[in-house]
Amino acid sequence: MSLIELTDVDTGYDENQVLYDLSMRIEPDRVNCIIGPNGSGKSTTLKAIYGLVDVWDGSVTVRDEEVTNSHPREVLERGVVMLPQDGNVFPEMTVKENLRIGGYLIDDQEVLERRYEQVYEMFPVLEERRDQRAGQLSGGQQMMVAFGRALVPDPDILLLDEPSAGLAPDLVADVFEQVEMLKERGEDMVIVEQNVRAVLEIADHVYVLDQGRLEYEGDTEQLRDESDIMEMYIGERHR
Ligand SMILES: Nc1ncnc2c1ncn2[C@@H]1O[C@H](COP(=O)(O)OP(=O)(O)OP(=O)(O)O)[C@@H](O)[C@H]1O
Repeated sequence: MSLIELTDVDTGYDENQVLYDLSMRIEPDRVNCIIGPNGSGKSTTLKAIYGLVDVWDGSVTVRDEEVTNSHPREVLERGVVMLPQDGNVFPEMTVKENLRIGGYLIDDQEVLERRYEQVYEMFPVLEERRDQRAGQLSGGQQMMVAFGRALVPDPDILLLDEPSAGLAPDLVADVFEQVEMLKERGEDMVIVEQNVRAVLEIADHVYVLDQGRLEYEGDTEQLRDESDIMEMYIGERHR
């Protein structure tokens, strides 16, 4: 059973169709990435899974359960967490309050505290700074808050929408280090990224989108033998 499956999905914004008959199976126990040219529909694919854009036709399932056009909360309840592009950290709130938001579906205080502990284990600096406003933290630490918050619900899979977008080069390195840490922890992920070289270092499986269509899918290792795809979408220098 696939963890997430899109079948013949059409979607877009107003009159503008972005995804065409997109079918994609995301299997468990791997790190996936979606790459492709600007505007090819990578972020829209994550939004279609998470209920952030209307699916016009086709279906989305999580472990065979229909979630097409569900509210994000329902998708979250099925173990899928999406981290939006800007991380969505609330600067006026403390680190702990930000983490609390990630646990809004958890009523049991003990479970919640255990989840915070797990986050603090991964990012010890967040424990030291738990009562500080997130806005006072460095950029790298704010990213930890964003990742930490995404981990509080203990997701089965994380959808990361261009985690390195708009960051200074030193922070880009930090973000990939953190994504690598998530992988080492055994987190399943779907990562949309412009920074192809860096994401291919981490991902086990690659989807290539072009103009809203799936052009290629395969394990990262296989991709290196696909000279046409490499040349067209990745560039020789990334070999
Ligand atoms: N909220 C929106 N309203 C209207 N059009 C949108 C919206 N978001 C994206 N689009 C359009 O949909 C198309 C696909 O966008 P999407 O963000 O999915 O592409 P992408 O592959 O993630 O590209 P990029 O790497 O540039 O972010 C683009 O033409 C974009 O302009």
